[in-house]
Order: sequence, then structure tokens, then C-alpha cells
Amino acid sequence: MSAAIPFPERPASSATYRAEEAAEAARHIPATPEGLTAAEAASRLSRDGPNLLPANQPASRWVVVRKVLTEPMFLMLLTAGGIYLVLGSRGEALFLLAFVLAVIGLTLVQEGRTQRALDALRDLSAPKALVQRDGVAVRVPGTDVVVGDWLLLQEGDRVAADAELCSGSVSLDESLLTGEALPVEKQPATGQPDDPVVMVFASTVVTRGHGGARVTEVAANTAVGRIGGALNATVEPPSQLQQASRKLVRQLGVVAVGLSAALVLLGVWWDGRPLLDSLLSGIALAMAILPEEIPVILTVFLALGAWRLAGQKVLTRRSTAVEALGAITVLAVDKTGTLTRNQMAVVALAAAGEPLPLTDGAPLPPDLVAVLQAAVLATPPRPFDPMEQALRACGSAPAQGLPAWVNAAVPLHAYALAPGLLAMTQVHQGPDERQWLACKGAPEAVADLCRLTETQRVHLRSQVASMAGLGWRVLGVAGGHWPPEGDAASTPPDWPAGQADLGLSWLGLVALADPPRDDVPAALAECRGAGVRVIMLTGDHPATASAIATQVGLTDRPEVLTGAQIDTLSDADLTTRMARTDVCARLQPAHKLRLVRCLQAGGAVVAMTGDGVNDAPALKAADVGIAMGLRGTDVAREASALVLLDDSFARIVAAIRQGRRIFDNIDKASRFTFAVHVPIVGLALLPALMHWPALLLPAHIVLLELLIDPACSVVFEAEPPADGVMQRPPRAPGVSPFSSGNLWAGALQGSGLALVLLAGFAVLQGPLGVPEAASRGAVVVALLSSVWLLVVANRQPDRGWWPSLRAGNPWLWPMAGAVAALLVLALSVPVLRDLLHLAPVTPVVAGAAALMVVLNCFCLALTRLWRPSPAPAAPIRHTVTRAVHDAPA
Ligand SMILES: Nc1ncnc2c1ncn2[C@@H]1O[C@H](COP(=O)(O)OP(=O)(O)OP(=O)(O)O)[C@@H](O)[C@H]1O
Ligand SMILES: [Cu+]
Repeated sequence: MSAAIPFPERPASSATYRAEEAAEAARHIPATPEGLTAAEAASRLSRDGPNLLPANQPASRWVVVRKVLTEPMFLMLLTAGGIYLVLGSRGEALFLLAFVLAVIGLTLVQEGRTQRALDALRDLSAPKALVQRDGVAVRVPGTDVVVGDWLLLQEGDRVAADAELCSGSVSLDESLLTGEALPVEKQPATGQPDDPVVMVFASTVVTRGHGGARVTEVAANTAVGRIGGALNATVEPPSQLQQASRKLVRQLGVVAVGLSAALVLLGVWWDGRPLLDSLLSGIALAMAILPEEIPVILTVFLALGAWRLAGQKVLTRRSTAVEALGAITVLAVDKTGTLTRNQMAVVALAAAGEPLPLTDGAPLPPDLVAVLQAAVLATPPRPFDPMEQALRACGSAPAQGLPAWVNAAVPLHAYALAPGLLAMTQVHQGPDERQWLACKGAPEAVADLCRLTETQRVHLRSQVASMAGLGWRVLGVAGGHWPPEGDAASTPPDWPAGQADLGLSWLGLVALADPPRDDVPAALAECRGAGVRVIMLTGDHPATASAIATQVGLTDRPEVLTGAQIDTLSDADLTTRMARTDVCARLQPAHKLRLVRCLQAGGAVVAMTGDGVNDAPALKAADVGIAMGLRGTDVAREASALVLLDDSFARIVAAIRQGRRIFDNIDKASRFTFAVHVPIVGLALLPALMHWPALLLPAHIVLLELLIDPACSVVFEAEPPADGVMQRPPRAPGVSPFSSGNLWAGALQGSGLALVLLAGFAVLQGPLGVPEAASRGAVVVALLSSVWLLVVANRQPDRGWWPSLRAGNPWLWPMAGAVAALLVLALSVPVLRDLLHLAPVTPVVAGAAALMVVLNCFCLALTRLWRPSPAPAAPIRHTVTRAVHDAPA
């Protein structure tokens, strides 16, 4: 295994001039382990920019500001302010412009909050690099690595930048670049003139060894940057919710423009009002209709949801995953590390006879020493895999009596594990001058390599079944010498290409235990209650898989589907089989992809966990791909929507709960938004049609918006989950907060309020003869208070008024305080009062306002009787759930 895999050592194409120059500069830095000084690194960082691939660049400040400036709401405010200036009402104009600033401020704060949440997530998921600065090794964010840095490579690291290997010896997984699964061994160049520079490339993974390397290229100039730039350019398609919200906003936007244009024309031609005056009412109406809160709700709720999930050790890589989480119907999990602790220990050995449990201190019989010795010799010297670590640990325990050379041996050659052949063999130079072969793997695979007879296999199968039935992982072990015959004196022939030609002989079985995680049974029960079906997808033996599944309470149905069986089934048959199978074993990564597709074809919304490089396609295909932060590969992480920072299954269930809460809150906030706009529209439109004095002016609407925006994005965002959130089935895929059902429910609430307020205004103006400004005052007081009532009414529609009024949401009462403060200011500060065209409060006005608030309460109580059920389950979900829980085993 030399660096024989063809990969351009210094790819020259498309390198920019700057990159060439930087690399040239780096070549002149002496290769001392001193590294750069911190000051030099900082100056290079500011000169060259962060070590980020193009697709990972964060959005600039400008984008945010530009977004605010092109917001229709903002443009309308500016226009209204301009018209007031033309009309000579400088006070009104300044008032609106002040609000413009407030709106910009609020938006920037909001964007900042969202952006901070996203940045924090990015920081959490950003890889770190070990570099030498001022002569000491420090861990810095991978983005801070600069050309000329002295990079320290360690087993398990992902290389942060393209670098010239200068010391040590490393084995690298370059599969991301070359597609080659086998690690590539690399040593620094000897320095001979014709010996090319040896490079390590950004994004490849150090699988073994240590080294020092000098960075020559960063960011987009690295080899991966040049292919990755193109790969990452694909934009994530908008999610269902985003599409639905955009459609709705577009439609309502058209309605707003149409109605306001009609209002302006009516005003000018029918009423003979001045054009600018009419334009103001038109703008007021458009501002009232425009549901600009909806897109804000979506972004803010999803981003802050992702932020809250990070607090629960679930990292969100795609914010739309938060939306899908609440709809998950099937959760497909792997076994090791997710359901079990991934803390393996050798518990038993078996040769021909009964398995012997390992007890401390008891010496092993010779045939079992041979089994353990071969198992250790078939394991790399400093392994990553916890199973192999367990084998090494067991072999080095003095009680087992293995010869000293076994634990120190470094393999001459290794045959790697492959999806098609679950066995690996290592070749060692033995103490007797002969080459020793040691093989371990899935028992059936090793049996094939040893060409066991059918009688031997029958015996083996029953042996394996009895051990695996205890939930143990069972490995077959074989040994031999190379060449199979011949003496030590002659030079051995070349090793064959495949393990099958090594002439291995069967030795026995090793069993490893990996206890289930303590929190799994409770989390599984919660899933079941929530109508989420959990299935296990594993590469392990069927008996082991089904034993663990039973132990943790994942299933009580014994049926196990194996990868080999799946290969014989058609897609339709597989879909029906999956309706009653909870455990799939001996799967290869390709099977996982097919299973995900079949489950989706059966109507399921699938979340899947995975950790290997090969799991990436299935993780991408799943509705929510979930990777493991601790043991997962970076490739799996990059393919996933979520990353579990501590690999724990219970976190997924917590995430589902969060996802449901967030979806519910989007639902509530949207209903509130629909509801609150109806009275505003009514109060802006009707008086104009009825030839009444104008009731709501642009300033009032701005005042209301100032209240409505935070109500949506702060109060509803902080709404806690409903009590039964995990006791109801997942929402059906089509259900949307922007559906007509929700829209009408909100419109009904809003219409009630509008009727009361309009009637109140009519009565105050007509029979009671209250002056215009005073009547308007009463209506504005009632309207602002009713905004808060609407929040209360939509918080927990399943519960009564009292629970909705009591705590649970830290922002509910502060909002009531804000409403009160706003009203007191508007009515008592003369300047504000004049600008808002209000009059000082009289007892009649106060009484009328109070009466309207009470009537509004009644209206809301009435509309509560009719509302869409929170998240109705589609028929398909019921059949799936029923099939899972009631079908005969
Ligand atoms: N390092 C190894 N040496 C020998 N055999 C191995 C090794 N790793 C895995 N195997 C064999 O391959 C089988 C599948 O292993 P793999 O790691 O693919 O399972 P998996 O799908 O990751 O399992 P799980 O779902 O439990 O995480 C194992 O049951 C074992 O028989
Ligand atoms: Cu609005």
C-alpha cells in the first residue's frame, strides 16, 4: 500500500494567480516546527480571507440591509411619509419616518438574532485544526488556517487545507477526492531532486499516523475547493412551508394592490377627495392587508428552533429539517452507538464446543488462545473502531496469556473489509520466520473463506444463533500461513488479490457485548405514543439485531428481513413487507437507500440515522437525515439535515417534540396574523365606503404593526409545547399553517372584532354624537387591547381562557404591559395624541372602549367553538400506525 493511487500531486488547472503566488511564498518558509507567529497568521488571515469554501461564505450585512430596503412595507411607509411632506404636515411625516427607523431597527435586531443563532450553529459544526503558532500547538477554527501555517496531523483529523507533508507518516482517506475507499499511505519527500513534493489535501481524513505539514493552499484554491465549489453550488430547494407561504403572500399582495387601487380611485372620482389624501388611505389599506409577518414567522421560528435544538445537543444543518421533524412517521435507526452504547467488550470465545464466557483471571484453554490470538492479529495496531479496540484490550490483558509478539506485531499487508465481503485479513511476519495470516469477520463470510462443509456450517449456524441470541456481536476467526505450504527459508510468493485464495482455516468465534443505552426504552415508548414507528437497520447478524430490538423494546415481532432477502423482493413486495417488519439486518448501505425510498413510497415521512461514508445517499434521500457527531464521518454529517452531538437516540425524540412544537407555533402565529389583519382592513376600508370620517390613518396602522410583529416573532415563538404534543399522531404531510382552514378560522375571529369595533364607532359617532377624535380614541384603545386578546385566544386553542392567561409563556404579560404603555403614551402625551388624531379620554370614551373589549372577549369565546382541529391526521397515517401496532406478528 504505497501512494500508488493516481492523483495529481499539484493540480495546476484553474489555479488563480494569487494561489500560485501564495504557494510560491509558502515554499520559501523554512520547514521548522516553529510555525507562524500569531501576528503573522492574523495579518495573512486579514489579507487572504478565511479558509472557507465558496458555498460556505456567510451572507454579508449588505444583503440584510438591502432586503429591508426593498421590503414593500418599508417602501409604503416612505411613500406615505413623502405624501405628508408634500401636504405640508411635517409632524405626520416625521412621525412616519421615525417609524421607518423603528421598523428598520426591529428588522435588524430580528435578523441579528436569527443570524447569531445560525452563526452559533455554524461555529459548533465547524471543524477545528491543530496548528503551530509561536512554537506551540493550538487548536484554531479551520477557517483561521492560513497559507504557511504548520499543520499538525493526527489520527481522525480532517485536513483543513492543502499542505505539503514535511514530517511523520500518515495514512489518508482520500475517497472524497478520488472515490478510492482504501487509505493512502504518505511519507514526506526525501528531498532528492527528482522526488516530487508529497501533498495532503484539504477535506481528506487522517486514518492513521501523525505528521507535520506546511499549508500551501486554502479556501477555494484547494483541490476540494475547486471541485467542491461546483458541487456545493446547488441551492437547497424551498421547503413545502416556504412555498406555501410565498404563494399566500403573493396572492394577498395582489389583493392588497387591487383593493387599495380601487379605494384610491373611488376616493378621487366618487367622493371627489384630493388625490394625495386618497393615496394615503390607499396606502393605509395596503399596509393593513399585507401579511408581511408570515415570511418573518417562518424564518425566525425555524432559525430559533434550530438554535433551541442545539441546546438539546441536536445540530441543525438545514433549517427546513425542523419543519419536517414534526411530520416524521418512521424513524429508521442503526444499532451500534444509537441504541447501544458503543462500548464493546469481549465476553465469550468459542472453538468447536460450547462458548466459554470470559471471567477475570481464568486461564484460557489452548484452542481458545488461538482464536483470541488470531482475532487480535486481524486487528490494526491502533484501531479506531470500538469493537477492534475491545479486541486489542482483551488480547493485551495478561490473564489471556497471548505471546508478547502478538500485541506488538505490525501487519505487512491487510485485506480490508468491503460491503460485499464482511471479513478482513492481516498478514504478519511471525516469530518463526513465516508469514502468519489472521482473519476476522461475519461468521458466514469467514466460513466461506475457509470453505467449510455443509455439516460444519450447520453446527456453526446453531453456535452463532445461540450466542447472537443474547444480543452479542459474533465474529468468526480464521488463521493460516502464507504460503499455505512451504518452508520459512524460501521467499514467499506475492499475496493473492483476494482473501479467498489465502487458504485460511477456521478457528472459532469471538462474542462482543455492547449494552443498550439506558434512555432508549423510555424514548422508544415516547415514539410509540407519538405514532412514530421505529425500525432498526443494521449490518449486524439477524439474531443479534432481533435480540437487541427485543431487549430495548423496539419490537415484539420476531420477523427480521436481511439484505439478501431484500435483494429478491420487488419494490412493491418490499413496501408491503416493510409494513410488518421492524428489524432489517445484514444490510449494505445500498439497501438502506432502497428501504428509505420504499418506505417513502408507502406514504411515510422517514428520518434515518447513519454514520458511515456509504450511508450518505440514504441520509440525503431521507426526509430528515440524522448523522452522529461523535462517531459519524464528516461525509455522513455533511449529507445529513441534523447532527446528534452526543449520538444519543433520546435526542431524536426530543427533536421530534421540538419540531412539533415549532410547527404548532407557526400554525398559531399564522392564525393570529390572519385574524389581526381583518379588523385593521375593515376599519381602514369601511368608513371610506360609508362616507364616514377616516378611522384608521397610516400612523395607527404603523403603531399596530409595531405591536403585531413582536407578538408573532417573540410571543408565539416562545410558546411552550402543548401537553399532548407527543400523544397524538404525526401531522399529515399536506397539513399547512397557511391552509384555507386556518385562514378562515383566523378571518372569523377577526371579523367578530371588526364588527364590534365598527358598530362601536358608528354608535359613538351617530346616536351618542361623540366627536370624531374621541370616538377614534375609543376604537383605537379597544383595537390595541384586542390584539393582545387575540394572542391569548390563539395560544392554546385546546384549553380554556384561564390556562391560556396563566404562565407558560414569559412574554405574554410583558406584551400586555407594552400595550398599556403604548396606549397611555398615545393618549396622554399631547404631541403624540395630536399626531394620532386622538382626543383626551372622557368617561364616555373609556366606558365605550371597555364595553367593546368585553364584547370582543365574547366574540372570541364564540369563535373558539368553531376552529379547525390543530393537526388532523390523514387517513394514510392511520393505516400505517394501525399496521404497525395491531398487525398479527
Ligand atoms: N473491523 C471489522 N472486522 C471484521 N468484521 C467486521 C468489522 N467491522 C464489521 N465487521 C462485520 O461486518 C458486520 C457489519 O458491520 P457494520 O459495521 O457494517 O455494521 P453496522 O451496520 O455499522 O452495524 P450497526 O447498525 O450495529 O451500527 C458486522 O456484524 C461484522 O460481522
Ligand atoms: Cu401586518
